[in-house]
Amino acid sequence: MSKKIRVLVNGARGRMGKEVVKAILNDPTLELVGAVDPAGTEEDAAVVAGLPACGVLLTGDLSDTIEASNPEVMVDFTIPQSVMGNIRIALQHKVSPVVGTTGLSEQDLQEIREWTASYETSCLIAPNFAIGALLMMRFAREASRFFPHVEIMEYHHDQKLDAPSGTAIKTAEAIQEERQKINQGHPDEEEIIAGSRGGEFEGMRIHSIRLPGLVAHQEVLFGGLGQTLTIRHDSITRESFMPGVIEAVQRIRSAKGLVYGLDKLIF
Ligand SMILES: NC(=O)c1ccc[n+]([C@@H]2O[C@H](COP(=O)([O-])OP(=O)(O)OC[C@H]3O[C@@H](n4cnc5c(N)ncnc54)[C@H](O)[C@@H]3O)[C@@H](O)[C@H]2O)c1
Ligand SMILES: O=C(O)C1=N[C@H](C(=O)O)CCC1
Repeated sequence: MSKKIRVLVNGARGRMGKEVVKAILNDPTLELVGAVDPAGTEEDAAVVAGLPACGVLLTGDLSDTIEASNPEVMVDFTIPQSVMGNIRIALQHKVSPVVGTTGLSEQDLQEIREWTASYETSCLIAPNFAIGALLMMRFAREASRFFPHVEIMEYHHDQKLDAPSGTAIKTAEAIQEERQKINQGHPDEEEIIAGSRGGEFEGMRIHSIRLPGLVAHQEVLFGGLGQTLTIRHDSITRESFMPGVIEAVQRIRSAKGLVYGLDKLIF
């Protein structure tokens, strides 16, 4: 059997981090070598994730942990405020980041692109790792050629820090590449309550719903003459993201520069 890929999980105490720790420990091609989360250290990462101990203790400092554990890939599910610093530290150490953390701007992506070139190390930024969500984005892009009137509704749990979701932004970008640009709704429409028509992206509207009980869901609604078309994806549990995360960890070292979107690695 070929050598296992050495992986560090950043944000290992979080909802996604714990799922990633489990997925790595259950995959015969990967080895968990580090687990970082400043929210609490010293405990075994597998125990925190609900499995028997694996011998990797949670630590609080990313740089020190990379130097001590020598990973090839860092999986990052942390917070928008820390993710740029984490990516830079990983790239400086020639560790490839596989990043699920959302809230990055176009300017951030440009900066990461430059870092990947300077440090000659690849990096994946993937706003959604669920294969069904990638297909939803692809189908939405295709539909927008025929239905240019479109609105995006994204639904997430109420602990989410960023709005709109990274997936909604990526969907809007994909649609914008394909559809003819139009301004939607009545030209004289007025918002009686500010924000009622949602966020605006290239003439499209994005609506963000936050409720307990939700995980991650999105509908792309198209309207045409006498008809509507709805494309919907639901992540019902966070396990839905794991096959995509594992594929990404296995493939990122063979990629070049910044890869934005898991579809670019696997389709
Ligand atoms: N791309 C996807 O498919 C996908 C799927 C789910 C969530 N997300 C994104 O992943 C991120 C995490 O989501 P979550 O639900 O797990 O959040 P969470 O709040 O449960 O977990 C975040 C964890 O990061 C830790 N953290 C904070 N600062 C850190 C730092 N500087 N270094 C290391 N760890 C740090 C926190 O202590 C916490 O344990 C969010 O941005 C979310 O939007 C993306
Ligand atoms: O739980 C979250 O937060 C998620 N965020 C992603 C986004 O912003 O698109 C998608 C998956 C879940």
